Amino acid sequence: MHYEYILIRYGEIALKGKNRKIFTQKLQENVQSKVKDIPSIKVKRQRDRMYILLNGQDPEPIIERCRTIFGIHSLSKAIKVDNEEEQIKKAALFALQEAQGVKTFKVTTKRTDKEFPVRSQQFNQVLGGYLLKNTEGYTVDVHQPDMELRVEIRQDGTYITSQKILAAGGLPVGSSGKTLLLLSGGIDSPVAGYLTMKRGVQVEAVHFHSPPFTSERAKQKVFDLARQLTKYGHSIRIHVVPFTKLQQKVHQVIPHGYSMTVMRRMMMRISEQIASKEGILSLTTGESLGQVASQTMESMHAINEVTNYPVLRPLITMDKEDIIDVSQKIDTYDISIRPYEDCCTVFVPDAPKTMPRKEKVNQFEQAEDFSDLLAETLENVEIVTIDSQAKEEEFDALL
Ligand SMILES: Nc1ncnc2c1ncn2[C@@H]1O[C@H](COP(=O)(O)OP(=O)(O)OP(=O)(O)O)[C@@H](O)[C@H]1O
Repeated sequence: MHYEYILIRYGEIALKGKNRKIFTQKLQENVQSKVKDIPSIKVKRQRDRMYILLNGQDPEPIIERCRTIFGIHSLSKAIKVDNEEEQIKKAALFALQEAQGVKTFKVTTKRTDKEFPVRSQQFNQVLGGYLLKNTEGYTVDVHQPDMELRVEIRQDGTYITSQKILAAGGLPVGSSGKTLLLLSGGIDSPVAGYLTMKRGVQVEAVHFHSPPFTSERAKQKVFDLARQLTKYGHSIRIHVVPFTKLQQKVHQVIPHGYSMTVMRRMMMRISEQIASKEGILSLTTGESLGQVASQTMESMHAINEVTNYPVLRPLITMDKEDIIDVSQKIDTYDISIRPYEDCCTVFVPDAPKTMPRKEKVNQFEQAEDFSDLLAETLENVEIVTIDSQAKEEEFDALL
């Protein structure tokens, strides 16, 4: 006997009422794309759950991959048999003995096929008794069992499932539209991307770099961060913006206390243009209140002035330690702390204004003409696609 299915349970999607179909369709696409290199397996969607038909494939590595798909609450290996007592007993015995580290168990039967002659509660006892009689070293624990053996007797057959393996939760990526993530090489913006994806938003990224002040390795770091994020969704397109000329001009003509604010406003203007061209309806940053100079209320007010797009700031109220915890959990932390310079750190003034006045920023900007440089910068944006299936060497080849 062997497991033929992986059962996928929906998380929050189950609550989404009339829109449920949109969410489950998206989830099915995302699961299919995650396993597309294993053509023999099939992904089947039902109203309240999804199955992966294994067709002889080992379930463990597939479960491991699917755990990072948003919209999945939990996964279990499953065996399907006819609604027939002997077959169910044999399958349950296999499931119990196959599970690792299990000493105590509990049987939970759910009978939706009312033609099956034994009631759920009664069947728990029948099956529990059978398992105890045919094994050694196991006991039943109805309160805190090592394993809850679920038996679902449905019209289309009986499913016996192994332990529940918790997955990423959230909503399927792509079910809540798209955002343009301002992705630096720091700790915060990848976490912002991850949290936005968790709410079902598909992410494209924009990265500003300033060669030769920032190196190819700094750019590689951003590609590596994006690749890490693809684990939770689709491939990610990165719009790489050559920012050197604009930054140099800002540095030359804007009083230093204000150059950081103006630089951020330039980033917003460029990001908005890219989003508009790509049909993306929002921007996302890794800002959180009170961390550094550009992240005060006054600063955000001044920076936000140049865009009408919603700017999502998923980290806005988070403490730095909590942000670091998430970045460690999603394996972006070690990449983020690689010591390569970012365009903002290269040109950062000694004492940026923590409370920039909007009127002053406008006055300084209006005294100069940035339009040609902005247009030139936009013309030279390069798009790099970080594919979720790509191998390490393929990334190196991108550089
Ligand atoms: N070079 C860059 N390219 C793209 N976005 C950037 C860049 N630098 C900064 N940003 C965006 O501006 C936000 C604020 O940047 P800042 O350097 O003030 O903060 P941070 O807390 O160090 O953020 P991070 O850790 O994400 O770099 C970043 O989270 C990111 O969204």
